[in-house]
Amino acid sequence: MNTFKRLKSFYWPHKGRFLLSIGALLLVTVITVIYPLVLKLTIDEVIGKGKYEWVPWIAGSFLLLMTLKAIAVFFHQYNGDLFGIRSVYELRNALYKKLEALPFRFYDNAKTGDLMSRLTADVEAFRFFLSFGCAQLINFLLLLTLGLGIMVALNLKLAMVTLLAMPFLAVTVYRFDQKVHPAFKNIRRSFAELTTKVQENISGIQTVKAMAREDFEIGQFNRRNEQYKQTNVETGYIWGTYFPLMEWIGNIAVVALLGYGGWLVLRGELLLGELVAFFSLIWYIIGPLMFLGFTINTYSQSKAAGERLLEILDEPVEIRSRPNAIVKERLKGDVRFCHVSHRYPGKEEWAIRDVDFDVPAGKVIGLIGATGAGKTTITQLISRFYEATEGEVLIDGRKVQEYNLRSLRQNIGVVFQESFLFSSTIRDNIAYGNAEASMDEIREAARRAQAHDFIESFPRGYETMLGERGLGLSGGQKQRIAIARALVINPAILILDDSTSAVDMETEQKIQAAFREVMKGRTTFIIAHRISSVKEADEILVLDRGRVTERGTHEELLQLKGFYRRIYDIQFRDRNRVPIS
Ligand SMILES: Nc1ncnc2c1ncn2[C@@H]1O[C@H](COP(=O)(O)OP(=O)(O)OP(=O)(O)O)[C@@H](O)[C@H]1O
Repeated sequence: MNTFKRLKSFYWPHKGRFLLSIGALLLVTVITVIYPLVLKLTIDEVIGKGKYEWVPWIAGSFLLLMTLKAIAVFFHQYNGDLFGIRSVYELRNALYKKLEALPFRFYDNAKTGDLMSRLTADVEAFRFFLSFGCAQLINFLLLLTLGLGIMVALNLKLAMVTLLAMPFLAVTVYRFDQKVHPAFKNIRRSFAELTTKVQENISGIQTVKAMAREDFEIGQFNRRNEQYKQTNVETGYIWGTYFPLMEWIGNIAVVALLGYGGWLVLRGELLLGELVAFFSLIWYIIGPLMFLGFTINTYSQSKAAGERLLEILDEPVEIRSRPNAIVKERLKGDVRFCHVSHRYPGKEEWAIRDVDFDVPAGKVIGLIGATGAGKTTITQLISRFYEATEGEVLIDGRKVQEYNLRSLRQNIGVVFQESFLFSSTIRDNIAYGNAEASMDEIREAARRAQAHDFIESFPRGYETMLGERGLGLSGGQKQRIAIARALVINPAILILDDSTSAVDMETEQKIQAAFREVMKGRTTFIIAHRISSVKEADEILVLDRGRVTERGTHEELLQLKGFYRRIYDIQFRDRNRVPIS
């Protein structure tokens, strides 16, 4: 129950709808059990005693009751639906808000398919119980109490004989539930495996095709599809076996009712109408009892779903703005690292160790080093994507934690190693960080990123729709759009993480030239593997396994004759060998 208690804030504000729905359900149930009594009245009084003048009254009242029932059913269903829909509307919003707030650390271990299924299937399972399952349970209890009450009131002995079969039915329902519950679980699991496979395959379709593994993937999908089919067949068998069995047991109760009841009627101890009323009432108990397992299942499913949703809602957001955090429209861009070390959560080794540097505003700093040396980590600490484990990162003399997170990040333009483009127009993608950017500003940013010309060459220009992940563009084109996107926010600090790695050398040179202009007045961090990308930086830091091993200008580093020099020689030699177009 704890799960429901903890999610109360989402559904309790809509309790009015729930109470209306249950109130209407109570009316529906009362009218339902009155129906056999009307039959009894008609048979015993009208037919039995010849009171035919009652017929119009009974018919009229019956019609009125049924009209009332139809209206009550509408209120019950509509309000029940509204209760569930409105509750999960808030829940879905809260979950999405939480997902947006969660730090990189959370996404390092999260699986897209799993998060998607929580936001869709789990939310739906929760809604289904709120809208339907809960009312069904109450309905069962109401029908059982009222139905039994009337049966006992009509004839205690017959009620007891009729109910003799009920324990057998209850045991069968229990066994059915024991079997069908894991079967449903299997269906959900194999369906999740099936969809994860599809999702992964679509994301990695280029690799699949490049490696000519289509047949292998089709085989894997077939296996999962087969598994899904099999679990469905097994579940179908369980339903197919148990439902006739439950109905058969129910019919035994009916046979006992008719046998013993008929005998009582013959002996004059029971009126014929009472027997007919019993006959109707018994199905009001057997029907919901047969579905009790299913209804209870909706409860356990929604409870499990609620737990999975709470896992997201309870996830700590360790990186957030402090109260009274500084909101700065425009930062100067002084960046200082004071003996900063960082270790990623769950990792033993340090990603960076004792990194100490000072970049005055407007300067350009190059970060170079082998893969995994810690270059990206340094820039991620500036944007506060992660919190430094030791030491302090300062911007304009204040710790990054003192700034409002939004205003901090709006001052930093980042071009990631792999740029993600949304399935929207090129214009929207460039303006993503600054929704108020004018078309002129967008064009200007694209021009500076050397993207304007190729964008204009598309028939629809800036209005060209991009496919998911920017499909339809070359790697270099994607990166240049990402650079334009970083520029359009006019950042005080610009971080270019290997952002020219996907472009040819000529374009790189063009971008570099453009960069010289866009870097003016901004502190720029350039992460690169090519010396040519960093050689004009005011200071270059050479990283090796998390530590800064060399630092200085290009000329100074060449003099050191260390790692930088070696890289330079290799790249310089290559340049001489490979003609540049
Ligand atoms: N999100 C993460 N979770 C755990 N460990 C990480 C994470 N990101 C990086 N690391 C580890 O931290 C170390 C430094 O990684 P970082 O990405 O900063 O290197 P890099 O110099 O930018 O490499 P590259 O040139 O390949 O991009 C590596 O050992 C890497 O495995």
